[in-house]
Amino acid sequence: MSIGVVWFGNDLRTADQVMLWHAMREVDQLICVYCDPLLPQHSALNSLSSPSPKRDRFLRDGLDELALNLQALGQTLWVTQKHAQVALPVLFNELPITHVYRNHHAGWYEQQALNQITFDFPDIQIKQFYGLGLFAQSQLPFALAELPDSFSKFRKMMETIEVTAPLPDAAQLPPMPAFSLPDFSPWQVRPAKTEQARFNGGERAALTQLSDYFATDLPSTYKATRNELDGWENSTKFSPWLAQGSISARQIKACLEVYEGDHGANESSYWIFFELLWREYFHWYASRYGKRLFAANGIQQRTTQRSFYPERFRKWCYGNTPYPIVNACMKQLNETGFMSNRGRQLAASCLIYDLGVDWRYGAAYFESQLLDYDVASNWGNWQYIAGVGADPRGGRHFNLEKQTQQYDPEHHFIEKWYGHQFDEQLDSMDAADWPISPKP
Ligand SMILES: Cc1cc2nc3c(=O)[nH]c(=O)nc-3n(C[C@H](O)[C@H](O)[C@H](O)COP(=O)(O)OP(=O)(O)OC[C@H]3O[C@@H](n4cnc5c(N)ncnc54)[C@H](O)[C@@H]3O)c2cc1C
Repeated sequence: MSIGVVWFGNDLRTADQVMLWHAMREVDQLICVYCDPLLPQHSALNSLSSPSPKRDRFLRDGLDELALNLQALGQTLWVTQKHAQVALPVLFNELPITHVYRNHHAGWYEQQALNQITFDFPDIQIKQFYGLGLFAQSQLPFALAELPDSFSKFRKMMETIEVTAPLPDAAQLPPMPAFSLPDFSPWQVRPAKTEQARFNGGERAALTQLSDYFATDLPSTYKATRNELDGWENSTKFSPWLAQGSISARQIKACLEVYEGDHGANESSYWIFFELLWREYFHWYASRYGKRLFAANGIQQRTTQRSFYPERFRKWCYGNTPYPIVNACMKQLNETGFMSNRGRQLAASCLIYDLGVDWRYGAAYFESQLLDYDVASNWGNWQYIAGVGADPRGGRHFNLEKQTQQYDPEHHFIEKWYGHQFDEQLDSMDAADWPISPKP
């Protein structure tokens, strides 16, 4: 008798799900689990990078859908609020588990958790797959330790490698063994929502966005519009679903190929693949550099300023700086959980270079607020702008006036988000902590 455990993470889907595909063939019984120690605290912003209520809702949508989709395949989603390293050993000691299925996660902590389990349970077959990105590690034409030091080099090496097509759907999953453990409970699906949000988590909404986007001509003009600060149609908006894994990068690539077959490929449609390669790059970068992703000096180990001005940081978070375009972007983020790529670049550059704050505080705030928070893409992009990451130019300081001229010349975006409303004076204390009198 073989018993498998499918261990879900940022891959909350049943379609194109390599773990289920293998488990279906290899084990007699199966348990599907999701471990999230943050679940009970999600709605309280109890530390800087704790998920916001919006991201918490998006995650719960994803878990609801996954539970329902697993149910349709004869399975149950079990959830524990303990860390995987704590909860899974209890399960493995209770039942004679023979196989564990897990997708490779680029994040340091996720990798540590898998390493610990692999070390502690040498008799269990731990099967790791590459279901989060476009490529498996075996497809990389270099050893991970030799990851190219710039995206351009990486792209040139990877763009001609064939992306594996998505897997067919699993038809039926093996049954679940009987067990009862206090730390595990079946995920309780919430009643269907009536409110209509632009971003609803889960596989159904992800697939709707995928088919809606490729049903238009938008991919053919994507490159010209993707830098806009606003507008649903100006970029794909796939990122939140990609981040929770309710859609796979391979599913997007497959739809893109069908689109190009029907409409013809052009530079714009190619650029969607180009951007997915950026995501891919940062994922391998995070895998390669581990906890250096979070280090102040980055992967470059280049000394950077580490100053922290609490008042400036707070003002940046709430969109109350002397830079209207950044204020608008931050208010958009706080209100919607989303910000355009251009907006993220400007907000990050402003915090680091105009406000003089250590980049890691900004990365942590984005982590808490972005619906599409992805450890590799977020911390990798912040390092890039701070000049301690994969940027051969050594950092990006944007001229906010010029950027406003270029991307919001009529101030429509700024006005929409009240970016002009800010305190006259940035600091209320000087460097020696003396109060600064307000300007007359
Ligand atoms: C400071 C900063 C922080 C960021 N944090 C995140 C994050 O936590 N999660 C995240 O998914 N993206 C992050 N990005 C990258 C990018 O801003 C978003 O992926 C993009 O804006 C999402 O919108 P979209 O899906 O419409 O993107 P599109 O323009 O439609 O791009 C298609 C897909 O390509 C990928 N992509 C595009 N640009 C990038 C990029 N620069 N880096 C990595 N992948 C990219 C995304 O998966 C995206 O969904 C960050 C960028 C910056 C500058």
